[in-house]
Amino acid sequence: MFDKSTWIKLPRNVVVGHDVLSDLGAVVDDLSVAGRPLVVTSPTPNRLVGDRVRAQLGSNPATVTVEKAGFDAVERVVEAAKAEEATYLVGLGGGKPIDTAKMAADRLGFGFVSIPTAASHDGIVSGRSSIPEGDTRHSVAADPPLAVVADTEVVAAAPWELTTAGCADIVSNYTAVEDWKLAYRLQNVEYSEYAGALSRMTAEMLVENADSIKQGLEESAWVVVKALVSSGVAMSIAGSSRPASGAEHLFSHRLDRIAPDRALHGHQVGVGAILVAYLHEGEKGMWRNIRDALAVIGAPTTAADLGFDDETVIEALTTAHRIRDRYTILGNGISEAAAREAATKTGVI
Ligand SMILES: NC(=O)C1=CN([C@@H]2O[C@H](COP(=O)(O)OP(=O)(O)OC[C@H]3O[C@@H](n4cnc5c(N)ncnc54)[C@H](OP(=O)(O)O)[C@@H]3O)[C@@H](O)[C@H]2O)C=CC1
Ligand SMILES: O=C(CO)COP(=O)(O)O
Ligand SMILES: [Zn+2]
Repeated sequence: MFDKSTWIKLPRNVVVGHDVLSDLGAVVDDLSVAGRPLVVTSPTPNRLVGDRVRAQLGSNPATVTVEKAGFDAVERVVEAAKAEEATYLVGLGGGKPIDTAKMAADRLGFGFVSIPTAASHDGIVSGRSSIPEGDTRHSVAADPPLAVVADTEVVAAAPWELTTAGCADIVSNYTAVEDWKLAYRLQNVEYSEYAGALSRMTAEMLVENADSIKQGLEESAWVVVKALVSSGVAMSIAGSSRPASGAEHLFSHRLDRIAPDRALHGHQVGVGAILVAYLHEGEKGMWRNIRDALAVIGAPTTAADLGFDDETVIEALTTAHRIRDRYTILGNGISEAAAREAATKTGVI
């Protein structure tokens, strides 16, 4: 029997650029996925580019529209795929339809093609699927897309906050890697130098070039999508979300439990990264660079920016370690006083 946990699974074709939606038919032909697609999308992406996508796929493919993320939607896609005798899935939109398609494809044993219309987080390319269920929000392993087709004209026209969320998800790789190295040193957790270095470099490049990432610039959408691809590859090399998810993600998952959908995933992990960088390195550390980069891009840097009150941030930071079995700087939990000091010193509260 194979031990698939040691396999590095990557997308085969990653096509990013202006008007690449027009290449979708050729990209799919190149994959040799014979048969019928089923398009999984959500209302806005479907309205914006659904017809263009279906026209490229031929044979008038059926479409499932997902309004709310959850396993009900995954089940609906699985049933529709069987009824339509589909042989592969196409996820079109933001994280909600793409992760629904990714999870449904995993259940069906199908391949899927990811067509992001927003650069909101690295799930649009990764081998991780995050479907909200009860209190659980963190990702689980699922095969990555066979291909990613990201049209930068479409992504650049999406609401700017989705792009700033994607930037913040990348910036948070900095603290994720610090946490991963800490877990390696203290808990003998398996660490990949390649995945760690790739993830950290991706975060550093974004922090260093933050002032060139601007609303309305297609070039900026291109930079962010490439960084999300790089982060997804780091997770594929690691075989886990460790390179891109540390304590700042635990903090965000905790906020999601307290108030689902109040703020975007990337924005929450960005603020989490400011706090966690402070916890790692103290006052003189990287937290200022992280905060400044987020501020330049226009991503939230405070509890108020996220729409949370100060006490909720303290509660999330002091209870985040309970989210999952993943060792981070939060260890077995930090005290309320330590959380308050980090949040106050960094200006998060
Ligand atoms: N795999 C992973 O690692 C991760 C996965 N996730 C998952 O991703 C989801 C969140 O991702 P997110 O992208 O924010 O969610 P959505 O797919 O819900 O997209 C966010 C919003 O943007 C809209 N939208 C998408 N593209 C465009 C566009 N081009 N122009 C205008 N509006 C657009 C959507 O419209 P509409 O309302 O019509 O859909 C939606 O209102 C969650 O379901 C979460 O579970 C989150 C983090 C990590
Ligand atoms: O969002 C992710 C990486 O950016 C995935 O992380 P989780 O495994 O914590 O959900
Ligand atoms: Zn993330």
